[in-house]
Amino acid sequence: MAARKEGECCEDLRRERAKCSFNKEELTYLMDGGKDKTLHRRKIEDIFLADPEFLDPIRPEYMSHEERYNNELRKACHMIRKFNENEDMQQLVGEMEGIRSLMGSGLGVALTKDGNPLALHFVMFLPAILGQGTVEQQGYWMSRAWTGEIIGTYAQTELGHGTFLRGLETTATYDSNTQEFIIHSPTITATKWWPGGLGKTVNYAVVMAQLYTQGKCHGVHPFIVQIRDEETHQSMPGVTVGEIGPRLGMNTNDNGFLRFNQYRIPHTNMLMKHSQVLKDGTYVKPANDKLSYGTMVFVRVAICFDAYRQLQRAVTIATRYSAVRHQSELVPGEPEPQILEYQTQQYKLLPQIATVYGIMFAANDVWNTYNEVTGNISEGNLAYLPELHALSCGLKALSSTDATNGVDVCRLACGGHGYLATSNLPRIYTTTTAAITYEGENTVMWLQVARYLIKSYHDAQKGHRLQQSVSYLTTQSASAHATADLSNTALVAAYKQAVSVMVSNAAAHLQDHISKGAVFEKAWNSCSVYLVKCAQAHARYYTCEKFVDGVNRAELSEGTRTVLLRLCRLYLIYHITINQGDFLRSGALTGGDISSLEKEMADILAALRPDAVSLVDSFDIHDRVLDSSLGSWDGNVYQRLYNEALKSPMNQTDVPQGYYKYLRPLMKANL
Ligand SMILES: CCCCCCCCCCCCCCCCCCCCCC(=O)SCCNC(=O)CCNC(=O)[C@H](O)C(C)(C)COP(=O)(O)OP(=O)(O)OC[C@H]1O[C@@H](n2cnc3c(N)ncnc32)[C@H](O)[C@@H]1OP(=O)(O)O
Ligand SMILES: Cc1cc2nc3c(=O)[nH]c(=O)nc-3n(C[C@H](O)[C@H](O)[C@H](O)COP(=O)(O)OP(=O)(O)OC[C@H]3O[C@@H](n4cnc5c(N)ncnc54)[C@H](O)[C@@H]3O)c2cc1C
Repeated sequence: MAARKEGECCEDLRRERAKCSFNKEELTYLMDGGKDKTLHRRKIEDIFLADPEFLDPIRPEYMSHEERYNNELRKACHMIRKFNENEDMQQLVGEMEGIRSLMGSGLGVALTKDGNPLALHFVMFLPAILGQGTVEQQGYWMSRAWTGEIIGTYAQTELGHGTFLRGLETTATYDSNTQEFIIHSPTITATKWWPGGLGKTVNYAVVMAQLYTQGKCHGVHPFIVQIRDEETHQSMPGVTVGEIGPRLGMNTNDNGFLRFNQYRIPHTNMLMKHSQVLKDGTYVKPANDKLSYGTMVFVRVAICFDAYRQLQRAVTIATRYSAVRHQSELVPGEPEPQILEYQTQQYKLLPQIATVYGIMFAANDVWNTYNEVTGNISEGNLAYLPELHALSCGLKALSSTDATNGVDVCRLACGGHGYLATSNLPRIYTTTTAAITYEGENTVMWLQVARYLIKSYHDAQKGHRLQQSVSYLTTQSASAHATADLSNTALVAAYKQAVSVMVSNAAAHLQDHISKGAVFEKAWNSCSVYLVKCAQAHARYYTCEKFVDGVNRAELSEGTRTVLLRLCRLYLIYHITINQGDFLRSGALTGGDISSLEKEMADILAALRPDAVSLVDSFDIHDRVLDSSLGSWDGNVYQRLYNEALKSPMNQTDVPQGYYKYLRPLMKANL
């Protein structure tokens, strides 16, 4: 692939690449999950990127809201057709997981830039049918949805409630006479609001509604609801649907609103894998009433993968640019250095590269846990569901926050040019930050993790055995760190000790409030800032542990392992130094330890500096996927910036219309 070939680049990047101390391909294979997968990915990228149908006539930023939507919809539909029509492609991509990674954050973002109108169909509608439908329902709906005969979304959030699902107001009332559910939006705040693709694209939705049968409410349940006519695409009688208007980013996702007026759907349209309404209206309870939240758990895990891939793109752009950009003087009289020579610039970028790996190893682990736990659930074992919920909430919150902050650091690291749309950093940012809000706002996610930590802590106090990810809460050790051991194992132990002490402090604070007469929920709210910190420290510990395990287990040559170990070490130390209060207060580390680690971090930055460009090269991101004037393989930054500016529609004429209409009358007013 042209964009990946050695040699075709500017002198700065050529010299950077010549310094590489490790085997880049090995890291690429590690990230893809094996050499075969890398080769498959590249082949698919070649096929898709060679197709002119995926080119934009002009930059989407110059299009109107509706033109942008139509442009992305055209490409999204072509993507699906190409996939369905091409048997080789299907073999290459594999089944469901394949199309998701194909259309997801890598190649998918290159093809549909500011939100894919069909994304929710693949990310949530199909998974909801699979996770919530009976075998018969899966058979019927999947066969129609998989080919794109019907297109759906996941309609849960309402104008009045996103976080608090028990507060949703849309009702689904069973009428045993006609064997139908009546879907209704009783108030303005019951209006479904936000679902991706809902505005103009989809004709079906999984609607989450309060189930009423035999006069009783049984809480939120999923229903397949037809929104638009399959022939005319007009909204169904009793359904009001539209688009919610421009957003910070992801503007071609056509997020929508939806209202129902006593709209009837057949009995068979309730997704009944976990709970059922019998034809006579009898309600059959699920094994656990949170099983209807299962689709969200799946997407929270998927978001972790998306988060690190977005960060990969941003840090590739910023690192290559930092090797090409020369500014100021390091030593008076000497030529202006590459900005990557500044230690502060290395401190901005190298931790982001490390973060990509930290999230990746942790996300792989949570994905394995997800598959194991959902396998257990289908065999009736729900014991590990709470742990999976806590892990997926914690890692979703950590990965989306780290990636968002990291992308912004990368933008800032590019100075003024990072603010340009053609750097692609603004779009990467607006896409990444959305994940802080969707699929469970992060503060709310942290509080779910904290709830699990406090519960586990109390279980430990009672002598119960804890699940693996929190087993460290059984070993209370507030004693000062005695040895000078600062190995990776010792640092992970220090993380555990810091969280352990924080959780026990939080439990004591809670108890204190309760002893003074507060009810538990009020006490919880009074401690919630600290509880969020506990949850964040726990998710960080978990990520550090998975990073260390991941590097130890990876099959790598010595040079490659050395560079990955440096990144791992940087990650461990970086987060200790920025949260040093937690380590000092818990006695997990001493001031002397932290001073040693700070010195070591400076050495690691210097040691990683020569490999910086090669490290981002090993992410193996095609130029079209990067879509950046600053980050291309060849480093031809200035010419690209200039060429892109020339493409502005405003530069197609010398004197703009606005001059004659507004400026000239002002400027000539006194003549
Ligand atoms: C062309 C093809 C293209 C294809 C592209 C393909 C790409 C593919 C690539 C992939 C890229 C991806 C991204 C890109 C796409 C963007 C998509 C954007 C999607 C955005 C979608 C959304 O945005 S969709 C709405 C999400 N909206 C929430 O996310 C609400 C949060 N709000 C709650 O989730 C609940 O409201 C909340 C707080 C838990 C409290 O729920 P609650 O009040 O009922 O419960 P309580 O707090 O009382 O808790 C009572 C007990 O339940 C326990 N528990 C609670 N939940 C549990 C659970 N799930 N499992 C087990 N246990 C659970 C808890 O731990 C307690 O346990 P205990 O009692 O033992 O302590
Ligand atoms: C780009 C995008 C795409 C989306 N796609 C979909 C979709 O496809 N389908 C869908 O159904 N929804 C979708 N959503 C909606 C999304 O899931 C919700 O916006 C999200 O769950 C947050 O809910 P909310 O907007 O009601 O925020 P709120 O809950 O009102 O949050 C506002 C503030 O209150 C705080 N807060 C709320 N509750 C608590 C609490 N218990 N404790 C402490 N603080 C609290 C939050 O931390 C936050 O700071 C999307 C949203 C976005 C931005």
